[in-house]
Amino acid sequence: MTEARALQPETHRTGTETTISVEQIRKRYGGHEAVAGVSLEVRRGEFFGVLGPNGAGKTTLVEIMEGLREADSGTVTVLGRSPWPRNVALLPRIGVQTQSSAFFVRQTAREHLSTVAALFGAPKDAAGRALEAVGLTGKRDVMVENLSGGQRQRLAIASALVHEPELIFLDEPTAALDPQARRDLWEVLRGLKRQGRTIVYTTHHLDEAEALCDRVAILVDGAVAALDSPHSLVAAGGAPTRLLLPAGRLSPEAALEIEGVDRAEVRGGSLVLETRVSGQVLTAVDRLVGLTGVQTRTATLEDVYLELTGAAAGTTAEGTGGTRTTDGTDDTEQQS
Ligand SMILES: Nc1ncnc2c1ncn2[C@@H]1O[C@H](COP(=O)(O)OP(=O)(O)OP(=O)(O)O)[C@@H](O)[C@H]1O
Repeated sequence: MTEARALQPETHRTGTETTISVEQIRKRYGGHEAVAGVSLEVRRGEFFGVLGPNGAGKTTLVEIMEGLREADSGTVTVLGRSPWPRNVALLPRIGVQTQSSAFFVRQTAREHLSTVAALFGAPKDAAGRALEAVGLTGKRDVMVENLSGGQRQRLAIASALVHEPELIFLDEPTAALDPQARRDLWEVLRGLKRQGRTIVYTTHHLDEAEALCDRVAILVDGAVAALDSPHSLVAAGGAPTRLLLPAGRLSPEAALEIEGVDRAEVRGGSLVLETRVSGQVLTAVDRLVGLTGVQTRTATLEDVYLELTGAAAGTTAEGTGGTRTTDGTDDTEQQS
């Protein structure tokens, strides 16, 4: 992968300088308030995630930042300027990938990117660099309409990067990608951050947001329900640690007798214990039945998210969390 041109050295780290400022933004569609008084700041060089359930107002909010929609009230400043009405001075400085990115028809991937690059006055080699950045070099001569959904999504991202903007908006950039392509794209996105670019992105992949974002805003019903680093949100969330024992080793009733076990139930072949004092409970489990095959799952951003969005009630969360077996092996995916 070629390294795209980095921005000025002082922009390499996340700074305190504000790239986007949103103050008391509201947007109503008919009787429905899609964005209900959102205020936030995105700092220069920051990787900022906008999370929330379907219909929470993420796209509306991000499109207001991009200058694609007008807010009913409130103020937005992007790179020191108002993005609305459409601000041409901002266009070369921002890159936008939307969920319905348009392509030039009857062009190859490379021709499409060259056209976009030309529109922005980008250098001649920009299209090739952007193709390589998203792993599409091998598809450069394929007509856009013959690319797979995931390849088209990567082309849309390349289109947002081709003029090397300092601020990049990505709306669910990994939604249609297979797991390997998703991981490959994480590296592309991390590379953009290393170059000093500011990234605002929406996703429904909580593991991804936790792995990539410096800070996330969780929107619920058009309002910010939480805003902080994933680490701080998880630490403050107080979600329990889950211990998974092979089913049959210990009954739920016996498990509930252990001091510190808040909940015990059999799910999917395991006895799942919830606790806020995992060390103490592990010691007790070890004494009772041993620790062979016991796994611990620590709280994740997904736990925090589910709690905030109200979906946690009555759901099983054994699919979430980093998993660590007690014999020291770790099957948690490396997230940073
Ligand atoms: N142009 C529009 N006209 C009317 N209602 C709209 C329009 N755009 C969005 N909405 C409504 O506003 C609300 C917020 O939509 P928005 O697309 O911003 O949510 P989102 O969080 O991005 O959702 P998703 O995760 O499904 O993409 C939804 O109820 C949606 O139906």
